[in-house]
Amino acid sequence: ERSTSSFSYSSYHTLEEIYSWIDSFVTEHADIVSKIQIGHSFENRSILVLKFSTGGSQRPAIWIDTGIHSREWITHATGIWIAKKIVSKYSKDHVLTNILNAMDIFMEIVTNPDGFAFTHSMNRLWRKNKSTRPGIFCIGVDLNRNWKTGFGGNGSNENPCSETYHGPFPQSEPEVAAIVKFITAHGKIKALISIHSYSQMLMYPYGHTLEPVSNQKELYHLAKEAVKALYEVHGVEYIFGSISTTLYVASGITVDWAYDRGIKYAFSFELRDTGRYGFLLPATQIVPTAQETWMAIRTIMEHALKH
Ligand SMILES: CS(=N)(=N)C[C@@H](Cc1ccccc1)C(=O)O
Ligand SMILES: [Zn+2]
Repeated sequence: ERSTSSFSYSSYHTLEEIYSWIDSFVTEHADIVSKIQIGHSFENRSILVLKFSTGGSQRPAIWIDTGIHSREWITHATGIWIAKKIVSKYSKDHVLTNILNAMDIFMEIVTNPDGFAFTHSMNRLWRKNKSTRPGIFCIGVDLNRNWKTGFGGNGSNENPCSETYHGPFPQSEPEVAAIVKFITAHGKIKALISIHSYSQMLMYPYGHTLEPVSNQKELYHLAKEAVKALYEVHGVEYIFGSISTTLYVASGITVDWAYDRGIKYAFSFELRDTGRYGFLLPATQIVPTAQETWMAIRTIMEHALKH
């Protein structure tokens, strides 16, 4: 549609509706947002990234991805709401204004487009991408196990029929390879935030080992501050800590790769809820979830700006 005024930010949407919203959104806010195609999915869908920039060239930047696991619909919806929040609050919210006057923000809303389309058409609880290979009789790779750091380790599975199948080799999946290529070429990503659901957790590397990262104390305190900012919105409680000690060991994950590439502020969210609705979170919780998540993300971005 021409304008985003008819778009409901409190509903879940199909892939086509989101891609159409992206085009309207970029048209409507061309002074601050642009659309970048970073690649194509296995089934040849465009992989799109929103770039928020107020000038400069190749400024240090923040990376945010949602929807790497296709069934986690609250994450795409939260990403869309936050995108709208950024354009409406620039020059009004002083923290956001300071961030955008010095850094760019990249947001990939549909990180697993093939899986997402499949959750609307065939299987609401599909998690992986939709890649197939000769002689393999199960479909899809877990895109949060396909990254190079710790690839193939504990907390990932070599069985193609497993929900945590890591794929034949690191970055074998076009959806992961496209991000690796983009972030590596950009070279100045200061913080990466990869958003999942559900469990209400804010976590940082490592997932593939129990070893603490070098700036563990800093990440612990930043996570604590971010979780407090989140709590103050609607009173929702998150736990926080390193992935391997807070949740479980998981190998080949986005944030471990980002951290080892030098992105010292790498976080993964697990949004609402804690299991009552799980992946089927009612649409009535989209806006409250996005509002509280925004305050945590804003806290992380402000820290990256200052350090
Ligand atoms: C329910 S879930 N699939 N979002 C849990 C998610 C936990 C996690 C997030 C970030 C990094 C490592 C691990 C996963 O296993 O991939
Ligand atoms: Zn997930």
